[in-house]
Amino acid sequence: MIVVNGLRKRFGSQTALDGMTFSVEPGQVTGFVGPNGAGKSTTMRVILGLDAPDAGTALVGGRPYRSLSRPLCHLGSLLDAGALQPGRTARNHLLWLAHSQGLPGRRVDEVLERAGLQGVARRAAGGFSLGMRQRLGIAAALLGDPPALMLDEPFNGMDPEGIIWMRRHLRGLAAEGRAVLVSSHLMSELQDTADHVVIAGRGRVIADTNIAALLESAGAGRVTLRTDAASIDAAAGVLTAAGAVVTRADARTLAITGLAAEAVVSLLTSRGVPFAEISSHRATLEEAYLELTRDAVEFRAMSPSPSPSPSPSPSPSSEVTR
Ligand SMILES: Nc1ncnc2c1ncn2[C@@H]1O[C@H](COP(=O)(O)OP(=O)(O)OP(=O)(O)O)[C@@H](O)[C@H]1O
Repeated sequence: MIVVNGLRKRFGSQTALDGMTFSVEPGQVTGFVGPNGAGKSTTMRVILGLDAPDAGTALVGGRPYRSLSRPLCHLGSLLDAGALQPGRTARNHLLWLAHSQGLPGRRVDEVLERAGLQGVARRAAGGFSLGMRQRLGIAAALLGDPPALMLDEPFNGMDPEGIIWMRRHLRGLAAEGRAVLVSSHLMSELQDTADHVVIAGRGRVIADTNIAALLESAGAGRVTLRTDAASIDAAAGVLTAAGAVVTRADARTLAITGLAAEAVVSLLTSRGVPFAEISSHRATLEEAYLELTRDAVEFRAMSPSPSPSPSPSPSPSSEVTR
């Protein structure tokens, strides 16, 4: 288990970490998400003892990483897939790492197989694509068969097949009972992968939540209703009076938040307002992320190119009743 508590870190006038606090539980993939500059890499560097925090603690299995005698047996990490000797073969790279930690050479073949790299084990790693380097980094992280893993942007440079492999692999590692922390600046990469997500912004945690709960809260009550042009005002009036936020998408369609589909059906039926079609919207992880961070103005200002909020928030040009 990895526990990060109250981490603070400044680089000159730049605040990188501002009270970062979370834990990574065994048997789960925990996504660590946030825009560029949110403090993800700095947190991981502090966990590995590569950066010293100004305040706070980072513990691996209850101890600082630097105090562990065989750290690869406690925490496997992939921070920079490019950090290898280009002339060395994949196998030799891993053998060198294994020997430096007193690990048996047979582990090298085991992790090469696990990472799907047996076929290229005797090729110089310098010629590897970024996706293959990521796999080699995963193999290295697994050398000590550690109970915890920490991977910084492992999907970077992977083709679609590689991404599917990585997702399965991460899930498999968690299913073996390991605590797996995976950073990404794209929430969508973690769909179908993470069980839990820690969302960071400006050096601190904005949300620390179970993925299922996040999707449920973001998707709850987001309903689309199709009716006829003559009934749309009546429908909007009934739903608004019941506390919903209603936006007119076009002459026959209402977007509704704040009421579940069942409640919409029952209200309109009881008031005799006709409708043709009703559908509930299931949020994607990316939408849930945007929904959750919608009010974090400071944080959103940092987003490189925020896509429009998928939720039907009122705007001056749309007909809104509340
Ligand atoms: N060595 C350093 N010197 C100066 N500033 C730094 C250093 N390392 C990080 N920072 C700053 O600290 C903040 C957090 O950076 P960090 O790399 O941890 O964020 P991140 O969430 O990992 O972002 P990215 O997704 O871009 O890697 C940024 O403003 C960054 O510029």
